[in-house]
Amino acid sequence: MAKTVIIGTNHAGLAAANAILDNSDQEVVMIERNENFSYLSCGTALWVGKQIDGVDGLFYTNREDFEAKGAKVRTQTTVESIDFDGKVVHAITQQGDKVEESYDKLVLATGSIPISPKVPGRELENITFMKKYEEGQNIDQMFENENVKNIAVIGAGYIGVEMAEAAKRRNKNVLLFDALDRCLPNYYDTWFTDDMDKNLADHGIELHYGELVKEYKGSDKVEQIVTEKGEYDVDLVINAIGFLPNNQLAKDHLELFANGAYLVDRHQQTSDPDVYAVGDCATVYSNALQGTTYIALASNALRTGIVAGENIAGNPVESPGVQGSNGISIFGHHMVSTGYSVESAAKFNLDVKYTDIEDTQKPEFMKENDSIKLRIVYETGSRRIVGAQMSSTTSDISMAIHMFSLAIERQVTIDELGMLDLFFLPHFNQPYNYINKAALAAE
Ligand SMILES: Cc1cc2nc3c(=O)[nH]c(=O)nc-3n(C[C@H](O)[C@H](O)[C@H](O)COP(=O)(O)OP(=O)(O)OC[C@H]3O[C@@H](n4cnc5c(N)ncnc54)[C@H](O)[C@@H]3O)c2cc1C
Ligand SMILES: NC(=O)c1ccc[n+]([C@@H]2O[C@H](COP(=O)([O-])OP(=O)(O)OC[C@H]3O[C@@H](n4cnc5c(N)ncnc54)[C@H](O)[C@@H]3O)[C@@H](O)[C@H]2O)c1
Repeated sequence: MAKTVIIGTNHAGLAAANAILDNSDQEVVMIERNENFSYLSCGTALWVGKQIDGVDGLFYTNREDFEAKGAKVRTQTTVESIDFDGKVVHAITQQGDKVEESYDKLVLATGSIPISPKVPGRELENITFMKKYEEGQNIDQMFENENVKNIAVIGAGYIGVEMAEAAKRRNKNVLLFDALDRCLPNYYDTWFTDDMDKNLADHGIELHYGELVKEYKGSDKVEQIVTEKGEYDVDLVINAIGFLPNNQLAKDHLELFANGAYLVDRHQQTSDPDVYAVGDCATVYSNALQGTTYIALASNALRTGIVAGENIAGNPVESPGVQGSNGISIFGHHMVSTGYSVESAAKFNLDVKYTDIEDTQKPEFMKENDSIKLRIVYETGSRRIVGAQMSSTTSDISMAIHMFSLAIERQVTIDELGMLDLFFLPHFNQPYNYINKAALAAE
């Protein structure tokens, strides 16, 4: 019987395991360093910001679910090295016992590692990342402590903005830093981030943009952070300046992308045909870019896991690629985006134009009505849609961004979108939907 070993059993590894176990009778061995399975870090800010009742719902499966399907599950076991010629994985248990597993196919699902700012004082206590469940527990306890008053969040990307909101909801003084001059610069244009920055400031979050941390000061615990512009008293620092792929185990054996991610094809196969890579440790194919890139998202982890699992199970499945669709909701202000913003398109050398609309979602006579901002980004020559960004106080916009994701995948042009049949009912829409209106107004 063919045997597959999966290293890392968070979202990507679990999806791969399910796909193999559900579609074949292969032997599957799952190896995971942590004790827990399937921690949805996406819900951390909701948990530590006390918007949900506790952490329990953030785990969606457990080892028993996989053992019931016939998998051998090794938790609290760390893979130390892989013999790619002999096809053997070498691991060590928390008790120090050496473990070996041979394989026919190997799935690398080792995820990502938060980037560590290389500044003096980084070894001080009360400086943390926010990725693992244990880090969430630690932050939750720190928020509970009344002596912990001043929180510095470094990086105003997705994690940073969500953690800043969570800390504010726990009545802390929050200082949010970013190297660039605004929040969420990787996902949205200024037209959107200006509103989010106002929202953050209106809720009492101190914004320190374009301000790099140079040093952490303190005796045992961090007490101050020093930037180019000043010195601030802090009791807790949360570092959130991005992820790097965790390529430790195979970086000397496999072909890598520019940032070190395992380079995979549309079947999630690496440069070694018996080794697949999925989730945050691997590249993705971007339909907007029409090329390979790196986008660390749970949604990508799940889909890439399924693709690898199906292929290993014997069903040749090709990934349709991704758009990097994402969303954020802070103090009731929702923003969603897919593909590239105008700014990020420029970084990837895509020549684009855009069309904007600011409108109410429903006809003016409707009582409950939210205003919506939409920007559609399209390629100058081909006119295919390569991105969209939306913001509103209604979560309905999340459904609209899914349509833009499909439009990018299917290479729909801005002109085709103008005449797209979008229904009208006052409860939902205006007679001319804002999407049609924006597309028809395109240059
Ligand atoms: C706070 C936070 C909020 C987020 N919110 C969202 C969101 O709202 N939406 C979204 O799409 N994405 C979100 N993300 C990103 C998302 O969590 C990641 O993209 C996703 O976790 C990637 O899944 P993965 O399985 O590839 O990797 P990981 O989750 O990194 O899991 C990798 C696993 O491999 C194990 N492992 C690594 N090395 C070894 C080894 N040598 N031996 C054994 N085991 C090993 C690790 O212990 C880990 O369990 C968020 C991330 C964070 C931190
Ligand atoms: N809602 C969601 O979909 C969601 C939520 C959380 C995390 N995630 C994903 O998890 C991954 C990691 O999130 P993240 O927030 O760490 O990364 P990010 O890329 O979203 O943001 C990192 C931020 O740090 C800033 N930065 C970089 N170096 C800096 C420095 N030295 N000093 C100050 N600022 C610096 C960048 O300008 C950027 O704004 C991303 O792929 C993200 O998309 C997604």
